[in-house]
Order: sequence, then structure tokens, then C-alpha cells
Amino acid sequence: MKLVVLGAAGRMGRTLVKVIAETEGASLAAAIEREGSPALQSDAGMLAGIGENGVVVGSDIDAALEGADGIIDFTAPAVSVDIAKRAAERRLVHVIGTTGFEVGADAAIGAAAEAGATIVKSGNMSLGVNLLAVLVEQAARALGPDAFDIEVLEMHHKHKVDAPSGTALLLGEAAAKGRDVALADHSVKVRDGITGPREAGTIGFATLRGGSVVGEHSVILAGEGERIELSHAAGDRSIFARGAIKAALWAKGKPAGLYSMRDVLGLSG
Ligand SMILES: NC(=O)C1=CN([C@@H]2O[C@H](COP(=O)(O)OP(=O)(O)OC[C@H]3O[C@@H](n4cnc5c(N)ncnc54)[C@H](OP(=O)(O)O)[C@@H]3O)[C@@H](O)[C@H]2O)C=CC1
Ligand SMILES: O=C(O)C1=N[C@H](C(=O)O)C[C@H](O)C1
Repeated sequence: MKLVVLGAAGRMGRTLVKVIAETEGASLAAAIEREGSPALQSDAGMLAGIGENGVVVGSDIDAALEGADGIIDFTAPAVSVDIAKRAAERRLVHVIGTTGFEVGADAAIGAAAEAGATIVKSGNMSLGVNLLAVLVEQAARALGPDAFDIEVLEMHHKHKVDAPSGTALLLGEAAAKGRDVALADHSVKVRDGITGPREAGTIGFATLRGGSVVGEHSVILAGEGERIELSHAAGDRSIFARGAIKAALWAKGKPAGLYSMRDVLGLSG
């Protein structure tokens, strides 16, 4: 499968270039960065630390998509929404790992999927986190909102620009699904000052940033005299890259539509 990596000089882009080179059935068709990026004209393999691979980083996305089968995109929300439309026009696979979307972006991405793109989108592409989400959903269903409070805690490196993380929101959605409520109506993303006691049934989020932490998430279910913690720690970005490439290979030949990593991993149940 011929893949275009968008944001090829970024932390995830470089990891993807490396993992694609290690993956049977996948090849790097093009490596794209934004216009004006200092990475333009560099060799993508050199940036990824795997030695020269002959793929020169460019910024012409339309030329890159000619003859490609799919795009792997860990960039920024506005970029991913725009690329979804281009993927729809060409009926391509588009794997979206980008996080931090505003309300409304889901509708635009859904429209692109209806218009012809085969999109796999997830706030976390790792097997471990997607399994964790299944466990969180089960725990939230079993432990009712009057007896157990749910809090989602995350920590990431100091360069991360969005909060709560896409993974924290994915885990919050899983908890809300287990409780059969809408996360938007029950989430508490900020606490400061005299907040009053905790409201039963809410799902709280706490965000930590610092150093080089790749990504750590805990869902805490706190009851009277007992507490359950379900956690995941990412040690290396290759877990996200392997998941994203697996998603692209899975999506090739599938009907256009919007899919999740739970679909890819057979965890939709
Ligand atoms: N779903 C998942 O499993 C994971 C998701 N992520 C998410 O992926 C995203 C990227 O993370 P990360 O790699 O750490 O961030 P980086 O900032 O390291 O990488 C993003 C790259 O995209 C580039 N870029 C920006 N605009 C464009 C454009 N128009 N065309 C092509 N490239 C562009 C940036 O260039 P420049 O710096 O010059 O602007 C940068 O090189 C974030 O939203 C993050 O949360 C990260 C890890 C796992
Ligand atoms: O920005 C990151 O680094 C990560 N972003 C994703 C998120 O927002 O959850 C996934 C992972 O935790 C790393």
C-alpha cells in the first residue's frame, strides 16, 4: 500500500517513516510538510534516523496524492479537515491521528467520509489504549454514578498543544457510553477556586504537562473506601505508528465511511 505521510518531520511523522520501512505491505509514497517548513527538500529517511530513503520532503499535497492509496495524518485539526475533503475527491484511505478538534470538525470529517473517503480516526492508535477503553466502558456500566466518581488523569510532554488529550476524551467517551449518557453534558474539564462539592455523575479531567512524557492515562473510579484505577503508559511513539499503519492496511478496499480503531482491532463488539 502506497502511503503519504503528512507532517513527516514531526514527532509522529518521523516515527511513521521509520515504521513504514519496517512494515511488509506498506511503502512510503511521499513525505509532506507545510509550505515554508525548514524540513522541505530533506530526505525523509534521514529525518527519521533510518538513513537515506530517497523520498524528499515536499509540500505539494495534490501531486503526492496522485497514485497513492492512503494518507497517514498526524498534523493539526484544520489540516486534517482539509485533507479529508481531498481524500474524498480521490476516494482514498485517510488515517487521522490528529487531536484537538473543535466542535463541528466531526461533522466535516463525517461529510468527507460520506462523500467517498475511507477514514479511520482515533485519539489514540495503540492496541493498549483501545482495549483500555473497552474495560473503562465495562467498569463504568457496572459501577453506578451514585457510588463511584470517574476522573480521567493524563500526562504528556511539554510540547503538546491540546488539552485534554484525544486519548483522555476517548476514555471519557467510553465511560459516558458505559453510563449511557452524553459526555458533553457531564464532563468537567477545569476546576479552580471554590468549586463546591463534586456533582454526582460528572466525569472529571485533569491535565499534566512536562518533560518528554510520551503519554500516560489513568481512569480512576473512586467509591467510598475503595478506588479502582485503569491505566496505560506509552513508552514509545512506535505503538501509535504501528496502529496507524495497521489501520491504513485494514481500510484499503473497505467501503467509504468513518471508522474507529475499535473497528480496526475488532473490539467494537
Ligand atoms: N492518535 C494518536 O495515537 C496520536 C495522536 N497524536 C497527535 O498527532 C498530532 C501531531 O503530534 P506530533 O507529531 O507530536 O506533533 P508535531 O508538531 O511534532 O508534528 C506535526 C507536524 O505536522 C506539520 N504540519 C503542520 N501543518 C502542516 C501541513 N499543512 N501539511 C503538512 N504538515 C503540516 C508540522 O509542521 P510545523 O511544526 O512546521 O508546523 C509538524 O512537523 C497531535 O494532534 C497529537 O496530539 C500524537 C501521537 C499519537
Ligand atoms: O500529542 C501527543 O504526543 C499524543 N497525543 C495523543 C492524545 O492527544 O491523546 C495520543 C498520545 O497520548 C500522544
